[in-house]
Amino acid sequence: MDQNELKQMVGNEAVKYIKNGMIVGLGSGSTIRYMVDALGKRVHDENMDIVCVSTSKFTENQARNLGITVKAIDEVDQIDLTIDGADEISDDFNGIKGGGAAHLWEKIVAINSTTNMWIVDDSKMVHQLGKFPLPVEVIPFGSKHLFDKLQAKGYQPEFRMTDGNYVLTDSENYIIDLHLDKIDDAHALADELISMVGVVEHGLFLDLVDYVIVGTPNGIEKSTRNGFDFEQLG
Ligand SMILES: O=C(CO)[C@H](O)[C@H](O)COP(=O)(O)O
Repeated sequence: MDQNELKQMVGNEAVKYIKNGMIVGLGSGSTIRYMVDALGKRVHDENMDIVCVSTSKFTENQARNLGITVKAIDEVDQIDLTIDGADEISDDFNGIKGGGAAHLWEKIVAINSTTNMWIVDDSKMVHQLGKFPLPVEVIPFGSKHLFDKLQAKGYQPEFRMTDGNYVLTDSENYIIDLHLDKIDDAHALADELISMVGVVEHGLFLDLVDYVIVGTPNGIEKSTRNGFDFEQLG
């Protein structure tokens, strides 16, 4: 099975946990594209009554085109279950997100969700975070100075560019990727980054995810943090 087949497999599995009446947070990225496709099919075939909140304009457009009801996050009182992808997940259920430049909205949706589920192929599972460059969303104003400060700390920053232009997030900010190789103390780094003026949000998602579904060539593996139980969801 190739990586896309693994992504599709976990996308199909995750939608089984969505029930009628739920308010569902939709993540972003290629794995989530498969999940939203599968959800659109369920909504159509089963005439499901659900409301979704999206973590990016891309996912919102995809969902609406499939006939899924999408509301703005501030139009709902709470989010029952958010399903998102990840770039790395460590043994202690912490993660790096933002490979698709959506981590600011993803984190806002995640912290307002009763339950968070991540779905990934097995290449994302790591013992220690940091091989994947850590995305930091920054305000464009003064971002060169912020970049210099990150460089002085030895974090090997790189502005995310495409075709010679700065990548803009859905909030019209820039992304600086930090090439750290390994992160020894993720909580300390998260505190340090968020305290820097001009940083809007970083891609460290710590103590946030409850349920993880991993696609492997041998099938699906499920794990939970802090004794959560998939049975409670299904
Ligand atoms: O955090 C994200 C977007 O900001 C994605 O969830 C993450 O990059 C994983 O993407 P993919 O499913 O394409 O591998």
